[in-house]
Amino acid sequence: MSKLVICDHPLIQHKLTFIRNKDTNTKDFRELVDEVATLMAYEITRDIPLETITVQTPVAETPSKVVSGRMLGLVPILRAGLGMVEGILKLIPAAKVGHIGLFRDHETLQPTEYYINLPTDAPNRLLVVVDPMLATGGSAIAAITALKKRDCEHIKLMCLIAAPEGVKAVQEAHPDIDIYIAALDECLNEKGYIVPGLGDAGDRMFGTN
Ligand SMILES: O=P(O)(O)OC[C@H]1O[C@H](OP(=O)(O)OP(=O)(O)O)[C@H](O)[C@@H]1O
Ligand SMILES: O=c1cc[nH]c(=O)[nH]1
Ligand SMILES: [Mg+2]
Repeated sequence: MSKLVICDHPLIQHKLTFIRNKDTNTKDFRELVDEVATLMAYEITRDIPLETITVQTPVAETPSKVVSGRMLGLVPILRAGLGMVEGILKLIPAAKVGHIGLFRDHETLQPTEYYINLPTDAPNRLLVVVDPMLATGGSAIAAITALKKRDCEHIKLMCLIAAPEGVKAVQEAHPDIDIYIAALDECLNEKGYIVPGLGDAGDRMFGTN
């Protein structure tokens, strides 16, 4: 079974409080999501491999570690996932970025795919699917399925807020995928929104409604 990692560093919890607040404006919402994505990037990269090289300091030659192995790819789920990309790229500037466009039908809550564009070497990369919200799990499951269909095997999922229903659904559909979240909320309401959540992430990020 995959890991569920809750990234509850005090700074992340603090920023999440302002992200949740309905009175936080679009500009601040965007900046806070960007900052939390940077902080979470620290956690999603905790287990990436290192190799030892030799470095000459001004004082002595010494063995020292550098990142090695599989390169990273970020795959935001449009639209709201876009808001997490820059924050991660600040720490991992060499990552490539693919995009998956999905929208959730307001009645059925089923995701519809409308766009996909991945780096040609995506199957060789560790892909991190990013989306602020994991509600029913339908969108994340569809995104991961779309990646697996294109021969991508090394995938993690990173979300800000998850409902228990969404975590369970992803774990059942894709038991090989580790999930990283900043908060595990209470439940979904009758409209499929996360409670207490933050409302509609895409609308809050881009000022639409
Ligand atoms: O887990 P689920 O039940 O699938 O819900 C989560 C999805 O809903 C939101 O996107 P939305 O469909 O609102 O699209 P948008 O980002 O374009 O607003 C969110 O950003 C996720 O992609
Ligand atoms: O609470 C929710 C659930 C799905 N999508 C959102 O943007 N918010
Ligand atoms: Mg939306």
